[in-house]
Amino acid sequence: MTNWTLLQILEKYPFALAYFEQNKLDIAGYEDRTLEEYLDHFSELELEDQALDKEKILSDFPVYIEQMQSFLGVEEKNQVLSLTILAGHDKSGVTEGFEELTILTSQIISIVGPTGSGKSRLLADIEWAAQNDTPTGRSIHINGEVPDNKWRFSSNNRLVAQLSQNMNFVMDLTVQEFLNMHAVSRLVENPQSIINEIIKAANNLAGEKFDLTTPVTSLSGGQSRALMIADTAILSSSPIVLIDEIENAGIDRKKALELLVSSDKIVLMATHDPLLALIADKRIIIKNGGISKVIHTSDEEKELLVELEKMDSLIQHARQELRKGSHLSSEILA
Ligand SMILES: Nc1ncnc2c1ncn2[C@@H]1O[C@H](COP(=O)(O)OP(=O)(O)OP(=O)(O)O)[C@@H](O)[C@H]1O
Repeated sequence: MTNWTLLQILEKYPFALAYFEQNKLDIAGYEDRTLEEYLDHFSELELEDQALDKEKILSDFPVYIEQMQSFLGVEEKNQVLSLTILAGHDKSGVTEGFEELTILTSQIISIVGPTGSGKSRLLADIEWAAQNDTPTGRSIHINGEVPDNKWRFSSNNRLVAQLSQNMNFVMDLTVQEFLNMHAVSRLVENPQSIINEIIKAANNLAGEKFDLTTPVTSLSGGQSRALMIADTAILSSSPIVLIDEIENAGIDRKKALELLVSSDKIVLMATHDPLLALIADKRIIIKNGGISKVIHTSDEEKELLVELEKMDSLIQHARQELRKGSHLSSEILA
């Protein structure tokens, strides 16, 4: 919902107008903007004058929509609009350096920190929707509330899709059979068109193309990862995607994230890669098992990201040329 325009929001949830009115938000003329873009048009002074808290509005709004839907009896089943992490403690028992962090759909959050600092532990806390019952003492809320047990304990109602570094297929199936199995189990209406969409998206991410007749066991690491990302974005019902390192995966990482985010997922990824860390809206810094701080990616960092991307594509290009057996010259810097 975060990348919807205000008009799209009002078409789907007409009662949202009451929220804007109550909060004295005059959206006239801004219908083609997202809520965040609309809020960005206020100057610091205006925000202060009208006592508007941008972050609070952005995190409260999805909760309001959810509450109104259930009040009106039009609750969309299993819709996840936000994920909140409530602080626990680090490995020494010291309280974490934040109180709570709310993440909305279509947001990307990166998790950075030294090896062994607790990045995977944070992903695991989210996966199990921890309720002060893991070594970190953290709790996870969904849509602003303690999650229903169905998220925690049911196998076909998964809150989270986990994309890990290793995708080792053991089944003797073609890509078509594998995707068909998944589409049928998800009861989709027109499996073949969804399958075609997935393979197209996967090939858009993978360096080397593959097709529906390729056996999944002969996919390269990058190809199988591209297939799983496309499958998760297009076919998986899980609203939250956790990624433990996608560097060196032989796929277009930026496009992969865009694909996931465009399907309204919440994406959290542990990474050591500056490009990925800066693509995220915010980054969580982990030290000694605890979240020490949460940093907004600044405008300066976003500008720097453009430069880092240029350097990265240069290195990728050099890598490809070396693979082809070419000699490199300083021309590649031109
Ligand atoms: N707050 C905590 N309290 C107690 N133990 C913790 C805490 N956070 C993490 N741990 C434990 O510390 C160990 C290392 O954490 P984890 O594997 O999550 O690190 P990581 O940052 O993912 O490392 P890597 O970068 O090597 O993958 C794990 O056994 C984990 O359960």
